[in-house]
Amino acid sequence: MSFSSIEDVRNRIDQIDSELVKMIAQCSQCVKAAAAFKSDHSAVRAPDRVKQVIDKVSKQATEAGLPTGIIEKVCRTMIDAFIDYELTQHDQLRQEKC
Ligand SMILES: C=C(O[C@@H]1C=C(C(=O)O)C=C[C@H]1O)C(=O)O
Repeated sequence: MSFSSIEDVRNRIDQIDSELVKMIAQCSQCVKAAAAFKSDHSAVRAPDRVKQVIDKVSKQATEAGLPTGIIEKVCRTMIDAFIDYELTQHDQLRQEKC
């Protein structure tokens, strides 16, 4: 990638951010759907699945030339936020069933 100014760089970052927002919104819809298939909070947290995801994206990051520390931080932050969201969704679904 080559840029001729900081504005150029920031414009590209803004475009990528906006793509990320759309993808994260799609992911949140999947997380919401996942809540319906889980029996309790421990199933929502799914630590084994979290480990699988982190391992997989770390491998992909290495292949893409991205330091694994960066992807691990980003992914863990995103998953933590999704778990909070999924717990809320899960509680809501349980309440609706009562
Ligand atoms: C969406 C799920 O639930 C949670 C969210 C995950 C994610 O954002 O990747 C992974 C595991 C769970 O903590 C799932 O179990 O797949």
